[in-house]
Amino acid sequence: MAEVMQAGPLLEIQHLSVRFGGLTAINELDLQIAEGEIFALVGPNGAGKTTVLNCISGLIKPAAGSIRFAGNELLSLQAHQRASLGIGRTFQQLQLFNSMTVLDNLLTARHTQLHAGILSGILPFGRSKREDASTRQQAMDTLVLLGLESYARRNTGSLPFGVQKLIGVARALVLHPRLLLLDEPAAGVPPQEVQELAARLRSWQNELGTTLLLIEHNMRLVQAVADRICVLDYGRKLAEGAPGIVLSNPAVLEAYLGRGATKKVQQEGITHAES
Ligand SMILES: Nc1ncnc2c1ncn2[C@@H]1O[C@H](COP(=O)(O)OP(=O)(O)OP(=O)(O)O)[C@@H](O)[C@H]1O
Repeated sequence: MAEVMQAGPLLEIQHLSVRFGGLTAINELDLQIAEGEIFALVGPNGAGKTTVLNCISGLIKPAAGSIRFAGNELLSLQAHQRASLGIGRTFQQLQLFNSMTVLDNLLTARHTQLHAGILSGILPFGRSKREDASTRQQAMDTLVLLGLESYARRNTGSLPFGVQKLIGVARALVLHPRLLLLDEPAAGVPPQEVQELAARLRSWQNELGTTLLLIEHNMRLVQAVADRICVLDYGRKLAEGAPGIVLSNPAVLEAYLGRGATKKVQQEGITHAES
């Protein structure tokens, strides 16, 4: 008992409620995510998944509740303070600089984190120069980790969408977040590339131990990567547990992923029996 309390969850959401005018988008939500876990939030459109991510990263202020990260209450912190605690995120819209190289996209993300001020950035010696070399190395290491090193000098906008998705992940990962919020990593990725994306996510997560909270509609990816999932509907938690169990429950599929979901999931071959 003492051990459990000592370890504690990395992220703990308690009684979270969000209202937009008369709409209750999140209703008394409780969630706990352990360090090193891959946790997926799933549910139909409008269920409140992005709103939860926005509350964690600081884009939305909830009406009530608490979000604790590594013992810190996040709701009293600004978005940039949460980022410096080690919370990173990707967005559905990629937010990459298309006319820059892949490497430069990672460097721009990393530069914002450096301590060097304006003057040391101008002067070509000292700390700034050392930081440049190590930043470049870290960016290359991140590209290698995601199998993207051959794209380093390529123009980002010219690359396939699936690759750009991974570059978005790399751009967040280069900041070494302790918790990474992934907003629909498989959206727009061709079906034949989803398994590869899942394998890559799993492999770098194994290597770095980064805790992942992902929103995803693609159940094939969820089945392949998530340790646990939470099904949201109308801002409430409807089911939580291992994906194979939760997603093979016909009642959950029909009620929370839409009418006909059981059939669709069976057609796509992602039933519990096959997982
Ligand atoms: N800024 C906002 N102003 C008003 N309503 C909002 C706002 N953001 C979200 N909502 C509403 O809150 C509810 C939850 O939206 P949210 O985007 O979190 O759902 P979601 O599960 O991420 O959906 P999707 O899978 O379509 O991205 C929806 O009814 C949505 O219309």
